[in-house]
Amino acid sequence: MKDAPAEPVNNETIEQTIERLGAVVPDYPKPGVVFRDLTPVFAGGEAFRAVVDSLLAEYKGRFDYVAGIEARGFLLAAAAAYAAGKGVLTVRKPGKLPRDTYSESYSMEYSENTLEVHQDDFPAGSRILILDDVLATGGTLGATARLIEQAGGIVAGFGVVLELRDLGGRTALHDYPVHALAAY
Ligand SMILES: O=P(O)(O)OC[C@H]1O[C@H](OP(=O)(O)OP(=O)(O)O)[C@H](O)[C@@H]1O
Ligand SMILES: Nc1ncnc2[nH]cnc12
Repeated sequence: MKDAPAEPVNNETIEQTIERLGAVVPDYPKPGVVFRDLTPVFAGGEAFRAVVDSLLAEYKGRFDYVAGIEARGFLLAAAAAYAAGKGVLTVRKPGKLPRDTYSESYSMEYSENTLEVHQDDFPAGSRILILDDVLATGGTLGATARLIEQAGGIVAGFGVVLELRDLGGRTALHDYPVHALAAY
């Protein structure tokens, strides 16, 4: 069951709030990339709350843990897990987790990287909601789904603040529910 909608900011839709506060940075971190910087959304107190509440409302009652992807996904996952009274899991860049891990490499819009999870951070069969700020090619979320499944979890779904449609991430993640608060 979905929760009630989040409190609007300035009588806007959540998409309008994200559009108003998000910054557009051409040629960062590489020439040709149009970087969508959501840090002003996170810094706007009411906007951050509305974003987290909106992501949670979509998946209410359908997850046991919230996983955040390093680094920007951590902000969303920690706030959402706290608000929902659930545990938070960290999906980390390589070499940061101290115990036995699963590891997955992937390509994304402007780099290649590896993500890791601990092998035993949650019981097998747990339903995991995965949060991140941006969905672009889907490389990052796809690798995260593979990690959660290797560790015995069930992907409850993905929640992102912003989807960049032209980069095809939703198609790449076709087996999973994807909820984006805004899309360009
Ligand atoms: O859909 P994709 O093409 O995979 O791109 C989306 C990812 O790109 C950014 O991560 P980045 O690796 O730049 O991490 P950061 O949060 O550490 O800056 C963003 O936070 C997403 O995780
Ligand atoms: N264009 C973009 N802006 C912000 N984050 C991203 N992650 C991948 N592509 C991105």
